[in-house]
Amino acid sequence: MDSTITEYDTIAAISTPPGEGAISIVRLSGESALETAQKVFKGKDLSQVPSHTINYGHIIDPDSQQVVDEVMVSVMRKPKTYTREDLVEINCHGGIVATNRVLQLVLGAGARMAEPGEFTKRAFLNGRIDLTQAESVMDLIRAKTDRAMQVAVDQLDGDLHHLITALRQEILEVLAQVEVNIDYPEYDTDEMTTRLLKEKAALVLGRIDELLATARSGKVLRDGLATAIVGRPNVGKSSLLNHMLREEKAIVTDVPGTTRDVLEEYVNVQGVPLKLVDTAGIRDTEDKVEKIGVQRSREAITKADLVLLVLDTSTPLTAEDLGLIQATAAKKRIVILNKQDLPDALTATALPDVPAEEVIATSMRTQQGMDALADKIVHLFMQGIDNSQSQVMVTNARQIGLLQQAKTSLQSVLAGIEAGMPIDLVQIDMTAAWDKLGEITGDAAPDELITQLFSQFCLGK
Ligand SMILES: Nc1nc2c(c(=O)[nH]1)N(C=O)[C@@H](CNc1ccc(C(=O)N[C@@H](CCC(=O)O)C(=O)O)cc1)CN2
Ligand SMILES: Nc1nc2c(ncn2[C@@H]2O[C@H](COP(=O)(O)OP(=O)(O)OP(=O)(O)O)[C@@H](O)[C@H]2O)c(=O)[nH]1
Ligand SMILES: [Mg+2]
Repeated sequence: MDSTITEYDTIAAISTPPGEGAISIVRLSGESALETAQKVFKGKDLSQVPSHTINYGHIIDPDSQQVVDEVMVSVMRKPKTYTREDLVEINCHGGIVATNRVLQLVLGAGARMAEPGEFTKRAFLNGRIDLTQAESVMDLIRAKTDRAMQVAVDQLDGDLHHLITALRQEILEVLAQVEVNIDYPEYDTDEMTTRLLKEKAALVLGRIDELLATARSGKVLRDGLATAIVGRPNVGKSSLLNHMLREEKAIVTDVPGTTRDVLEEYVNVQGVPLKLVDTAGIRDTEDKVEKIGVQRSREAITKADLVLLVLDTSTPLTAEDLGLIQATAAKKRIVILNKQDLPDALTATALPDVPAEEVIATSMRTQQGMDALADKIVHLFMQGIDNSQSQVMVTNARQIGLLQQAKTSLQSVLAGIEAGMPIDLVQIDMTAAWDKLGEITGDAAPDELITQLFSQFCLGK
């Protein structure tokens, strides 16, 4: 090809969920998208219709001339399209067989089956979006709560992209200055350049720290907070799960040892998605089944981001309670003093080594304390995040990891200056920070990473 602009082959896929539906869409993108669609379309001449129009007609098997489906075909010419390439969307009747036939015909007419995420990958390769925006497309699809969705939409809008790009620009300006200093030492003193390096490194480091401070909450919004409900038998763990779910999911009885296995459910607590794990009551037991359950409860504590330790205030503390208080001390934890509606056999002050702010009094019978519990959970994980004003957040492990690497490089810059290291050595660390930030946006990302990232997408996205 003699063109200097990269052109990609024409890809096709079903872009709607697999299965029966009212309408399903077969999407084509690439240089010959219109031409390919035309080979199987009977209706208007697609090469003549205005861009961004939808056109009625039929999909015809070119070999047998048989009508396969009655359709609407959207024609969108580049560059104002999702992929920045010519794009055709065939809107079929939502049957599985007909839609697959349409796809097969389009593939027979010269399109290649798209890989997962390849449409969005093209949007990235053609410069419409950066990697953070591409990642947010996936987050948007998987968002479990309104707030998780809002974070994804903001990121799709380019909030994180703009922030990282601005930080890279700051670094680039210093690097340019360093070059001048190295090439023309007569124009610039080491002292001035060093001062500038120090200032900018500190500035960018500060902004990265602010971003990293949002990471934990961001990840929770995205993935859900692993929350283990633990306690000895019969204290009300399953009742708590049911209340939070507003559904009788777990079996509740007055027989200690009712829950034998772990039960996992998603709940939305004021916009924070929790993955709640109800566990078997922990006690010494000879019962084989219960023993395994107890073992799994201990594993749930290890894996949890948050532990809800339930105690029964109608009975005195037992050795098991004390053991659990110790076993969960290092975790993020809320200690729930349940059964407040019954006569009190223990008071919060009697709890050894539990800070008062970790304690909440509840009754599953009267619902006492349930709102306070929800508030505490949200507060613990949304500290510093204002509900009303949206703030740029980092949500995924890849972005967080790269920010941490950029931070380490900037710390080396500052340490190097402090130690009086020559400027060209300090420059190496500053450049590394620039590269790491570039990997976040994809300006400096290796091909394997890009391939791997898009392969996690849905087919047809
Ligand atoms: N039918 C259909 N619906 C869909 C999609 C799609 O691909 N097809 N999308 C797929 O995910 C989402 C919409 N996302 C889109 C994002 C950008 C552009 C686009 O054409 N952008 C151009 C010009 C925009 C304009 O006209 O101003 C650009 O940014 O240059 C289109 C769709 C959701 N709904
Ligand atoms: N009065 C009163 N009873 C409660 C309260 N919470 C739970 N119960 C009762 O305590 C009993 C045990 O509740 P569960 O929720 O099954 O307790 P659990 O901790 O899941 O028990 P295991 O699964 O055996 O470990 C049931 O009879 C509940 O109705 C409460 O706040 N007040
Ligand atoms: Mg239970």
